[in-house]
Amino acid sequence: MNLEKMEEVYRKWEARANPAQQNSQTRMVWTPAEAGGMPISKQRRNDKFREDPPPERRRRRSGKLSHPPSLDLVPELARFKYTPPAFYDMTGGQRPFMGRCCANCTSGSREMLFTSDIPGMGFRNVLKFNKPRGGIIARYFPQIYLAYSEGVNYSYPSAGELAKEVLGSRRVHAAIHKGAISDSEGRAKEEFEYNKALQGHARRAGQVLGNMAASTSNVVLRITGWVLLKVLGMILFCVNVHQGQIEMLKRAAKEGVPLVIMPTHRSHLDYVLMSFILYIYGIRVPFVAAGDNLNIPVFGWVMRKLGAYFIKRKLDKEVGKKDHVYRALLHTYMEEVLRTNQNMEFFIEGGRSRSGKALAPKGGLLSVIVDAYYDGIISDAFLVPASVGYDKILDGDFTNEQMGRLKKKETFIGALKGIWGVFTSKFGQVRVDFAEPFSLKEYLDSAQMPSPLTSELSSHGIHRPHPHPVLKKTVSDHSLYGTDVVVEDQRQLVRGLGEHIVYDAVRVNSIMSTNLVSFLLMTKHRQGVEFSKLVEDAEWMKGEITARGRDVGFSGEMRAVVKHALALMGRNLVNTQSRQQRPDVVNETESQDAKKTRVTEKAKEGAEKEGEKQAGRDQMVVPNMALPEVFVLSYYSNTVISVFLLESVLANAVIAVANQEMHTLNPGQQNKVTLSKDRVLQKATELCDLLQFEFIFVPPCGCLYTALSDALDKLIISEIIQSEQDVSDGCSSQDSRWARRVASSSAWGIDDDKDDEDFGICTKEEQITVNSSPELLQKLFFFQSVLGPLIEGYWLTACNLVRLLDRDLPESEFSSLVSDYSQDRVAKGLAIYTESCAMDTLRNAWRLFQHWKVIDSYQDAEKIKLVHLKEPFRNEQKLGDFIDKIEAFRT
Ligand SMILES: CCCCCCCCCCCCCCCC(=O)SCCNC(=O)CCNC(=O)[C@H](O)C(C)(C)COP(=O)(O)OP(=O)(O)OC[C@H]1O[C@@H](n2cnc3c(N)ncnc32)[C@H](O)[C@@H]1OP(=O)(O)O
Repeated sequence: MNLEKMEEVYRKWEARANPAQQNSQTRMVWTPAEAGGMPISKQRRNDKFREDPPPERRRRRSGKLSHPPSLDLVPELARFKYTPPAFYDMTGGQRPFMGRCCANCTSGSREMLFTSDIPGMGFRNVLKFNKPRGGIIARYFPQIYLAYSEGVNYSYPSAGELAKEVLGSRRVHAAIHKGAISDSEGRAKEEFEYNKALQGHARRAGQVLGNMAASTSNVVLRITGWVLLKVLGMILFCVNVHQGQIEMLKRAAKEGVPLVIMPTHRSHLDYVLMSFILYIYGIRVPFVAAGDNLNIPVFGWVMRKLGAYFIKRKLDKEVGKKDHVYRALLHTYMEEVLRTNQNMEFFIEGGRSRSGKALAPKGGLLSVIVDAYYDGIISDAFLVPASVGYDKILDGDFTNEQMGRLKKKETFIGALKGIWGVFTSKFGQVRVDFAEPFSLKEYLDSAQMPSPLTSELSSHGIHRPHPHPVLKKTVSDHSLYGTDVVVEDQRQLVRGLGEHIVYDAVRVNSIMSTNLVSFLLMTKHRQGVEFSKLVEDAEWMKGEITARGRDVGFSGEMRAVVKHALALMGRNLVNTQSRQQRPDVVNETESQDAKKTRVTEKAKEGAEKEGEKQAGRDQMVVPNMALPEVFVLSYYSNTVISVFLLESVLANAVIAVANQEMHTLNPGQQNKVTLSKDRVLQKATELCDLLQFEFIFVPPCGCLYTALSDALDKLIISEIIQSEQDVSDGCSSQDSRWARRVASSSAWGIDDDKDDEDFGICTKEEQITVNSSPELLQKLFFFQSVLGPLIEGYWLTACNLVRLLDRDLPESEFSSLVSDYSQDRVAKGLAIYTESCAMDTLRNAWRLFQHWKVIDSYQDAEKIKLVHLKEPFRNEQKLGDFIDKIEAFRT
């Protein structure tokens, strides 16, 4: 294809990516805004969804993005008083108790530490140190009491003792020998070279270990505990923990086996809080794996004294060349720490999330824990998924990285600046949640047994790989030692365990006030909402969240909670303005009836109005949807996605399947859209497959089909979808067609050209209908919008693959082209969801396409990594079909 032809093709695709530029009559679809009105064209829908900025903001988008929007500001927000919500239900009785461990894989652990009084134990703010029995010192000098009494009675192995064991181990010797052989191989004086290399590797091993090892000191722990109690109280309103969760942790700690704590990673405060809480409750503080980028002067030394051991964040410098000595050292060091029964902690996601969503687990350190059990180093361990919820994140935001810019390196000055920034701001509340500890032994033992799940899956005709592969117990010399020696079954087992831990950690995460308010602003009220309506919706949302078994990290009067959240988010993210000043801004999802009622109410309120206005009641709260601020809002909001994940998948599937038929629906009328349940479930699976790098939809012991069916039932119970038994001359089992799809390697059938009809199955199809009540349609579109930005991001990346039709591009160039292109669409006002251009989303889409073998990468002669479009997608038609499949979710 010559350049002109390519440009022509590209223009075609660009036009496709920017439907607003097309003048053709576009399809008719429904949108949340229109749920209470008439069908509109997709063209109009895009206009509606576009952020429709006032002229000032539009100017900003095209040029300088870093200034706050110059909307008509009412100084109300500044006057929003910081009213910390009161914890009226301190017993925890009214709240769902989160974090019970899995009944499938760890039923024994589930009953071992839990007693019926646990859920009612209520919360404690760990910053309020209240020890009535500790005497005068505890009451009036809590920091001193804490420093001298609790959590300091443990002995920790010294760095020297551990180093001796590690350097003397068989594994490290073998690795040094192996390294020396590979260095000296083929050299002229082989033996001489071997001895030289041996000495070199041995010296390096000593240095690496010196840089790695922790040397926990009780004195430094005491001092830090004292300082933290003071300092945290200055910047945070409270740090709440559920006493029942802590009680289970304490019980596990008494079992005489290591606790391995694996929190999700959101902020640098995570590890400080984890160790601090354990210290306060008299549990041995853990050895924490820290990336060596944090080993900066002064801080590195202090962290080491507090239990940090430093690891390389990438084990091998060069692709394809394993650093055997380093791997052996790290493995043996961790093993020795575990042998002395120390607690451990590491961040299984491998780094802080840039999007607010959990990252896929890394398997390296976890595989060492699993091996330590199989090798008999430990008789068992208690694994503890955990998470920290922040009203406001302390370490700034990740907008630069989401805009595609490089991450700044950690430096001493940078750390000082960060600390100063923290001291000069307020961060609201923090909630730390620990899931119920579960036994590693029990989890692995259950892996040796056929799971009841296997029969459930096969009854649906689905042949997923066995969730728990059966392993041989052998003494390993490897794990971190390299692919050549890690058995695939073991990899799968560790991967599954990691996914389970991240899944559990996400489920134990409390929804904070800022999460909830941002979520509402990013889904229901993108164009702004009245303060009173926002409060009303926040109350509704709180109910929806707790009804799904998740707790919120606040309580008290909802008006105060919303004000508190808005004040913390600040003017950069949300503005308030009087309604009169923005007559064009209406609550986009409000029904006509609701509007009428509100108008009447307003008239009645009359005299009260002035006072209410002062309180911000009739103010419009408008989220800042411009780049890059929108990334901060979406960061907060993304925490809530996990609560509605499967329902949202199904809403998207329903709308995608209904597609053209949706616009035949007249809200409130008797007509209906009837769909095959089977088709909807299949579409939902396709969407889960599309978003597999974004979420863990079900734990590895779970079944996606069951989970999706359950979620569909929830939509049926809430009457958003109605179930109808329709008989179309049935023969085989109703789910078999869907099941066969899942049984194939990809739900998208990328490597599977066979159509459903090829199986020659006719089914008795259960039918579902979309409820045409305006209110319920609104809910359906609300659920749809939860995943909207991600789908748009994936679709954008797919559209950009057309650039690769004719030539391969360097990875960095392709990545910045996609990012610039997406940001350009936003600047032109063409994006439906501004946040769809987040680098995190674009990168995950790219990873997925690599996983699906649509693209791959290779190194050219100059060692530059190039992206390559694979066959058969190098064909315009095939690529078009592929993009169409993703586009189907954008209806
Ligand atoms: C009282 C007062 C208290 C105050 C108190 C203050 C506390 C003061 C503490 C400070 C504490 C700071 C804490 C900072 C927080 C961070 O810095 S977070 C960042 C650092 N931490 C982590 O990354 C932990 C999780 N990461 C991992 O586990 C990663 O696997 C590693 C080990 C970093 C390696 O990553 P990688 O190089 O990308 O390699 P990866 O693909 O994961 O695999 C490496 C090897 O692992 C093994 N492996 C990987 N997956 C599997 C699997 N599924 N199955 C089996 N083996 C596997 C294989 O051997 C593999 O090698 P190959 O065979 O593939 O060649």
